Amino acid sequence: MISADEMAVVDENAAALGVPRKQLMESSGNAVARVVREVADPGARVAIVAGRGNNGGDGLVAARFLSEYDVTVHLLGRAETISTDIARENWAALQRADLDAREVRDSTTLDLGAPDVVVDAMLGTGVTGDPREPERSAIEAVDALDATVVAVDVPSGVDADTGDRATPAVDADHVVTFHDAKPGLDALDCVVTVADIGIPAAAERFVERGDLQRVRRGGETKGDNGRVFVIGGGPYTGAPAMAAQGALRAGADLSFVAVPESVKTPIASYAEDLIVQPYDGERLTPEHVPDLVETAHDHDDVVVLGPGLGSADDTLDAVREFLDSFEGRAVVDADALSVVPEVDTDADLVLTPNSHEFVELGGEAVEDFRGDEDAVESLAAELGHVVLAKAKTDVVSDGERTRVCRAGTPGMTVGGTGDTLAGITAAMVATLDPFEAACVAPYVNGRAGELVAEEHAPGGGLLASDLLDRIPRAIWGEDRPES
Ligand SMILES: NC(=O)C1=CN([C@@H]2O[C@H](COP(=O)(O)OP(=O)(O)OC[C@H]3O[C@@H](n4cnc5c(N)ncnc54)[C@H](O)[C@@H]3O)[C@@H](O)[C@H]2O)[C@H](O)CC1
Ligand SMILES: [K+]
Repeated sequence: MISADEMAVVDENAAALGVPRKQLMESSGNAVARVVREVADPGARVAIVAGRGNNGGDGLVAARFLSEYDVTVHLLGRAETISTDIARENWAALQRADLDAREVRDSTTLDLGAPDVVVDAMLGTGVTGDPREPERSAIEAVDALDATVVAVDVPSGVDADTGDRATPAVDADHVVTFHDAKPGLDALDCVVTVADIGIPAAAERFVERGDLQRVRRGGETKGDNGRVFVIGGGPYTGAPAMAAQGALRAGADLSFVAVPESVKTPIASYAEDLIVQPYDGERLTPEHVPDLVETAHDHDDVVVLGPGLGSADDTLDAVREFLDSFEGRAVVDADALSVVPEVDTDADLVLTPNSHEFVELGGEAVEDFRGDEDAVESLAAELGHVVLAKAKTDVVSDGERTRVCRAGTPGMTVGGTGDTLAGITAAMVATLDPFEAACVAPYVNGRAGELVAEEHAPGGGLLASDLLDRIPRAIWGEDRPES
C-alpha cells in the first residue's frame, strides 16, 4: 500500500536514479492498454477520456498501444492547457501520428459516441476537491454509457488514499494502478490491477531528492516551524553553535543553546542568531537538569543533547537524569549517546551515532553500515528509538523501516559535520515523524557538503561551517528540475 504523497516521493526518487517520469508514463500507458486488450477484442471501439495532467498523459500513451482497436481520444480542454511537459509531449505525438485525438473545448459538446470500452484518464492522484468542469460533465457522460470502464490509477472523483467518492465519480469496472496498491482502492467494487512500471526498489530504499518533498514550512507564527534547544557546551564550544545554526538553516524558527557560563561568550560570538542560555559552572552536571527539562517541556522544544558536552562522570549523570525525566523529542549525539542504553526514557529519541558510538550503544562492529543494514535495524529495535547510523553511507532505522542515504562527499569526514547534522535533524523532527526526519536530514547535510565540494572544495579542505549556508539550497534549491 502506498499513499499519493509517498508515490510522489518515490516518483521523484526514480527520476533521481535515472528513470524519468516520462518513462514511467510510457509504462503506465502500456499497462492500461494491456488491460483494455483483456476486456475487449481487437476492432472494438475505445474512447479514451483524458484530463490535462499526468493521469491524462497515461491515457494518451495508452492510445499508441491500441492500434488494433478503433480508438478516439477526447482531451478535456485545449491542448495548450495541458499541465505537464510529458503529457503535452504525448499529446503532440498523437497529433503527429494522426490518431483520432480531439480537444473538447466545451463540455456540453462532449460526444463519446457508443464505445465498447471507456478509458477514464481524467483525474488521478493530483485531484483536488470535487470534480470541476469539464471533468464533472465528462464523468457523468461516462457513467451514462453502457461500456466497460477502465480507470487509470484511480477512478476519477475517488480519493486514492481514503476511497471517498466525490459527486460525481466514475463507476469503474477495472482500475489499473501503478507500482503499489493504493489504500482507497480496497473498498471499490471493481477489478484492480497493480502494474509494475519499472520503478526500482532503490527509489524507496534510498533517500533521494524526492524525500525533500516531505520538508514542511508550516504556520505563520514564530515557532510554528520548530524551536530547537541545544544542550551542550562544556569543554568544546564549536559543536553546540554548529548544531544550533544547522537547525536554523534547516528551517527552525528559533534556536536556543544551553551551555556553561564559562563558554557563553565565545558561543554567543559565533552567531547573533543564537539565543544563548548559560548554566553556571564549567560543564553540565545534575543540578542543572530540572531547569533544562522544565524549559524544554514548557516550549515543546526539540532538544539536541550532546554536542560538546564531554564525558565527565557528573556530566553523564546529568544526561542520565535528563533522559529519565524528559518526555519530549530529542536528538542525542556524541558523548550523550553512551548512557542511552542505561535509561528507560519516555522521550522520543533520534540517536545519531558514528560507527564507534554505534558499538558503544551495543551495536555490532561493522565496516560500513551499507550492506549491514540489519545491524542498524536490530539496534533500533532493541533500544526502541530511531537510529541514524553515520558513516560513508548512512543507514536509518526505527526497528521496522530501514533506509539508506548515500548523499555526501569524502571531505565530510572533517570534524563538525555531525554537529550540523544533529541540528538539521532536530529542525526536521520539529515538523516530521522522527523516522522521516532522520531520513531526510542526512540527505540535506550530505547534499550541502556536495554543494561545497562543487563550488570551492573539490578535493577536500571542506569545513563543516561551510555547510551551513548551503543547507537552504540543499533543501529548497533551484536544482530540483521537474523530471
Ligand atoms: N509513479 C506513478 O504513479 C506515476 C503516475 N502517473 C500518473 O500521474 C497521475 C498524477 O498526475 P498529476 O498531473 O499529478 O495529477 P492528475 O493528472 O491526477 O490531475 C491533475 C490535473 O487535473 C486537474 N484537476 C485537479 N483537481 C481537479 C478537479 N477537482 N476538477 C477538475 N480538474 C482537476 C489539474 O488542474 C491537473 O490538470 C497519477 O494518477 C498517474 O495516473 C504518471 O503517469 C507516471 C508515474
Ligand atoms: K482516472
